[in-house]
Amino acid sequence: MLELRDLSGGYGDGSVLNGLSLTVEEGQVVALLGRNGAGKTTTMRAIFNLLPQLTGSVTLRGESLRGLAPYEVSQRGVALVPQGRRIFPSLTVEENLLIGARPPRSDTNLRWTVDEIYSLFPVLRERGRVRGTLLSGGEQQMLTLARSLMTQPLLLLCDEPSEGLAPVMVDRVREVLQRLRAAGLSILLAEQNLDLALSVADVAYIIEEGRVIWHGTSAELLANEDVQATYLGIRIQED
Ligand SMILES: Nc1ncnc2c1ncn2[C@@H]1O[C@H](COP(=O)(O)OP(=O)(O)OP(=O)(O)O)[C@@H](O)[C@H]1O
Repeated sequence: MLELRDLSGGYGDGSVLNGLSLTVEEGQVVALLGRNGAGKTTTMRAIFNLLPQLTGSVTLRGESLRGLAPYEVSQRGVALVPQGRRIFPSLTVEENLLIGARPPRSDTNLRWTVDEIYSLFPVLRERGRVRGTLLSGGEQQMLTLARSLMTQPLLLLCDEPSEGLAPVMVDRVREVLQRLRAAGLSILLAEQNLDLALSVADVAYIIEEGRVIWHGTSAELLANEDVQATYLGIRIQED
């Protein structure tokens, strides 16, 4: 589905990506892990051709995305759930959902309507007529995710959806991602929250200084405390 091959580049002064390669198979959830500044957001920006300097290849279902404008990458079926929640604050929840909506695609069976979104995110149904400014951080995160789905993506790039959320909202994000996985959506999930990432992802890539330093299945990473401690500097807390 998505293949990144040997991506190198950055913003001008020094390179952020240094030969990064990874694959997201059809219907797979892939976790992109790494410490602050490792290059997770930059990888997502590279897929949208938003880096001033970039070499390497990016293909979606075998077709190159390199050189396309960001809106063209989106038309090909890639949606970004950006870090930090970007909604239109003066619009209502429902207006936010409708403003970026696209008609269903012929190359996937997945179809997202406002009704389906509301059953996936009941809190948004309750808050449908409320303006964005009045939503909690967790509600805004749900709306950001929901808006991306309304573009009918083949592939969702999700950039740290748990950042800054209370544990109860992190659990809601987890449930939503698990349901999207069950529906068959392909997802590249950048996360600092290892517990969340591994409870959703099939496979994981750890990056450091813009290159992959470990990859394997979520089960392998869960079992490998040395890799967790060495490359991520964290351990999953035991209950
Ligand atoms: N717009 C920019 N201009 C210049 N350098 C940038 C820019 N955005 C990010 N960087 C640098 O690129 C490197 C990678 O940043 P990136 O945001 O991709 O990391 P990350 O893994 O997503 O980390 P975080 O979890 O902090 O978001 C960092 O050193 C950062 O300072």
